[in-house]
Amino acid sequence: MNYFPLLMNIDYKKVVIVGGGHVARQKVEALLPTKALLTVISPAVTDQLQHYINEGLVTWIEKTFEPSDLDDAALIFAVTEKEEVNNAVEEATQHWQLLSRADAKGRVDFINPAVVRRGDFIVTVSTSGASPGLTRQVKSQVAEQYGEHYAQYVAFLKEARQRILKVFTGDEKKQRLAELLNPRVLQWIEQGEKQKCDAWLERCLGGKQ
Ligand SMILES: C[C@@]1(CC(=O)O)C2=NC(=C\c3[nH]c(c(CCC(=O)O)c3CC(=O)O)Cc3[nH]c(c(CC(=O)O)c3CCC(=O)O)/C=C3\N/C(=C\2)[C@@H](CCC(=O)O)[C@]3(C)CC(=O)O)/[C@H]1CCC(=O)O
Ligand SMILES: NC(=O)c1ccc[n+]([C@@H]2O[C@H](COP(=O)([O-])OP(=O)(O)OC[C@H]3O[C@@H](n4cnc5c(N)ncnc54)[C@H](O)[C@@H]3O)[C@@H](O)[C@H]2O)c1
Repeated sequence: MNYFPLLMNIDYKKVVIVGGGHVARQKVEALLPTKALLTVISPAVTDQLQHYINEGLVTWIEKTFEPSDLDDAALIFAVTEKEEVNNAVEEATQHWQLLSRADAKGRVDFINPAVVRRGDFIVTVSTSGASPGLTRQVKSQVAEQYGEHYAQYVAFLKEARQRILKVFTGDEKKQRLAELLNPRVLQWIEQGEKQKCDAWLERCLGGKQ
């Protein structure tokens, strides 16, 4: 299957997760950084899911699945261990709703990549379902290569780029944007010397606001 990768804005949209086991927990954790409205439908949940429910981050409806649970959901995760329940979720999914089945059977509207998140910097990894184990392995290599400081690095690049876009046009703009990727900037961030980045940016802007 040739999947189309994209980054989706699902803030304030309803997401229904049917099942409350370990896979449900993985999906919830991937969704928590967003502002999606998360509902778990399951007669039981893991301790970690219970913690998110207690924190008010997830709504738990303590019951077995029925079709009306999917009303108004934009995204649906069928993540029970029972194929017949996942089939029932699939059958109840409307054509306009997007369905992911953890057992990779039947209708597959989307699959979930592994995600390394550093603020606005996101790397996703997938084998298109061929080997989730390899996906996980590559994720940990990526996580090691792009440390936590990438969040601050990309935040600086964002601010600097916005300021350059306000001040310069044409070739000059292109040139300043290219200069932003000077490896010294990343080095300064890595060494905790953000003030050097700020001073460098001011020089780059040449006193313009
Ligand atoms: C990336 C990640 C994100 C997430 O789960 O959200 C994810 N699987 C992860 C880990 C993982 N999953 C499994 C193992 C055990 C090793 C193994 O079986 O190989 C490990 C490794 C581990 O946990 O160490 C078992 C497994 N997974 C699927 C099946 C069903 C099947 O293939 O038949 C079975 C067999 C179940 C059984 O035996 O019954 C199916 C899918 N798993 C996917 C995603 C989608 C395609 C991913 C891709 O493109 O590669 C897809 C198609 C559907 C989906 O769930 O979206 C998450 C990374 C965790 C992280 O981020 O660290
Ligand atoms: N995608 C992945 O990464 C991945 C990884 C491992 C397993 N899997 C697949 O996902 C399935 C689930 O794995 P798991 O480890 O979370 O299983 P699990 O047994 O820990 O959890 C299953 C959950 O489904 C709930 N459930 C059962 N019947 C239900 C019903 N009628 N309505 C609502 N909820 C119901 C259970 O209460 C439980 O909370 C596996 O069977 C396998 O097919 C996928």
